[in-house]
Amino acid sequence: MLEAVELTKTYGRKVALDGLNLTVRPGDVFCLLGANGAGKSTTIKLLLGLIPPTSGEVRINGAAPRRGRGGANVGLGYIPEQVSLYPRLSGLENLRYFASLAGESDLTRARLTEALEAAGLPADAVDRRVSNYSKGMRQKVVIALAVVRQVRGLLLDEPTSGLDPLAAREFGRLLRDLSGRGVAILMASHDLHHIRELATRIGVMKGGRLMEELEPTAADRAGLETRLLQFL
Ligand SMILES: Nc1ncnc2c1ncn2[C@@H]1O[C@H](COP(=O)(O)OP(=O)(O)OP(=O)(O)O)[C@@H](O)[C@H]1O
Repeated sequence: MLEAVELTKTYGRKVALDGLNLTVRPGDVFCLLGANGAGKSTTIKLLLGLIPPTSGEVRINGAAPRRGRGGANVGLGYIPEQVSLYPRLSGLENLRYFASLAGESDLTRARLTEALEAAGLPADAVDRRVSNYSKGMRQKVVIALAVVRQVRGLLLDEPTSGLDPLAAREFGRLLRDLSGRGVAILMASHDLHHIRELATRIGVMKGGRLMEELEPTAADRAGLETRLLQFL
């Protein structure tokens, strides 16, 4: 479970995030939406521990987060808008490298290949250099990393921007799969269609504040895009 408690971040006089209270439970796909500058990326970076809060706190499973070797909070995965991998290494070699950085010790080919295939990477791409991968394929390597690390929480920033509709749908399927296994997912997105399909909860942000929280029922979903547009 991921929690933000009165989480606030200021840069000089600019309030990027203003007293955010938020809980993402195991199995939730919590989608954050809001105009540019609303505070979505700031929320994600604070939860990950990539930037320190000005006040308030982050809790993971009810306790203060533990920091990993790279400084980020332990047990969480991150998928940024642009996934950076080593272009000359294959998908499998990238996965092995990042998994070892994360402290994983079982890095056998069998285990890594299984994770890449679970993430939907075609078997014939596993040993190809990632410089030839599409954005969707690069994301699958990072999803495979989350699978190998058995993360309890996954944070995503605009993951479907630049994905074609089929790749976006497949990406949605992978996220649903992870949430079905009890991963707590928080995703910032402008993609209303994707949000409608995936979100178990929706937060609407404006000016650093969480203005609205919705828990859409199946019946709500048809009119959801129109409703969300009203908030924006
Ligand atoms: N390092 C920084 N220094 C100064 N201001 C910042 C910094 N990072 C973010 N901000 C400001 O904080 C506010 C929230 O930014 P944030 O990136 O969280 O918005 P966002 O909702 O993710 O927007 P987008 O949809 O464009 O990604 C913005 O006004 C932004 O300019």
